[in-house]
Amino acid sequence: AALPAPNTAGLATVLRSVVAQGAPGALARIDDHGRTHRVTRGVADRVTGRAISTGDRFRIGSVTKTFTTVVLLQLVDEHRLALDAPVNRYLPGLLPDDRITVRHLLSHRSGLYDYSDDMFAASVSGFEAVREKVFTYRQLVALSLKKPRTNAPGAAYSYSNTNFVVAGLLVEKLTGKPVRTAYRDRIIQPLKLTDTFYVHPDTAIPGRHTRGYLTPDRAGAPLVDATAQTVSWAQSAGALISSARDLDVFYGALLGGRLLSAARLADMERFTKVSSTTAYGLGLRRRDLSCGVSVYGHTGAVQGYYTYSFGTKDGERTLTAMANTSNNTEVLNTLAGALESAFCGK
Ligand SMILES: CC1(C)S[C@@H]2[C@H](NC(=O)CCCC[C@H](NC(=O)C[NH3+])C(=O)[O-])C(=O)N2[C@H]1C(=O)[O-]
Repeated sequence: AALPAPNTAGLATVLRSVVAQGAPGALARIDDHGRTHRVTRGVADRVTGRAISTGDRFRIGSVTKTFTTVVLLQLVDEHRLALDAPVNRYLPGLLPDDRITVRHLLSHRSGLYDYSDDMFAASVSGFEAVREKVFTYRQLVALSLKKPRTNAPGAAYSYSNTNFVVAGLLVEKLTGKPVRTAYRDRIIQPLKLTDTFYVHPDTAIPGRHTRGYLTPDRAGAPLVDATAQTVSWAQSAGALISSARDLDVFYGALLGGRLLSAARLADMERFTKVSSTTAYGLGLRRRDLSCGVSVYGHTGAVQGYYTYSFGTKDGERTLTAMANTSNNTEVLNTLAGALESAFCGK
């Protein structure tokens, strides 16, 4: 059945709501069979009052995980990596359990503890403690291995940034180059993603961007400008910078079969149920919407920025929505309504 037409009035209502709930600004862009819809609300900069624009760049957080997965699955297509091989075959001695496979990492079923849970237990002081820090991948893995694993390898889904830090180590070991080079050569340049950058450990967002504001844990405390940070705590798990246009192009190309073989895209779309309406594949989320449509993509939550970037199975309709705040669950949940507007016409 044909998709309902996007509802841009509904989308405007969602963005108005997230601004009312504390985001300084929000944006959304739908690309639908070559036709583009743009909606914005509020400001990119609370000091100057500049209005947010759908052209503004921003930190995409864990949407980065899909980019990292694409690189590794391209290496599988090139017969340089096996999904069901132990990680320790490629990185001897890294992990304390030889049963943890590459597929376990990319589906969050390794059981590796998520070090960021401790790092950001206190949101503002945790962020301030690391915003200028530069970690090595192995330092982050060591933080994880200090804690017990959450489950036996493959036994359960348990979201963990550690999985995609190890994935970054795999990319660098197998390509002999930094992840920045892999993103650039394998995704950014081929798709002409001119707003997409991996600048770690630099703290500045290149070009025109929206500032991002961390909501403190204490109700009523002032927002913290989180725009400048190394994102070294995340790297291949969350440090990319992009834009609504570029993410729509990326998921359109991925879902349209232009980045991976059909077999690898099928691997990505083998889903583990997470909740009644969500599931996780390999670096890819599925969300089942109220109108019976399922959409595929990823969400992101990095200090100052919430992102949803999803598309239809064939990639012919994609949506990216972003609010320039974080640590505000009401905003994160309300912003999910952008999917209902974009794909269910609500
Ligand atoms: C599962 C998520 C939502 S969280 C995960 C990852 N982001 C992080 O792990 C950072 C968490 C700290 C962010 C911080 N929160 C706190 O400090 C809370 N004390 C804030 O909101 O600014 C990402 O991005 N993922 C999202 C995803 O994949 O959708």
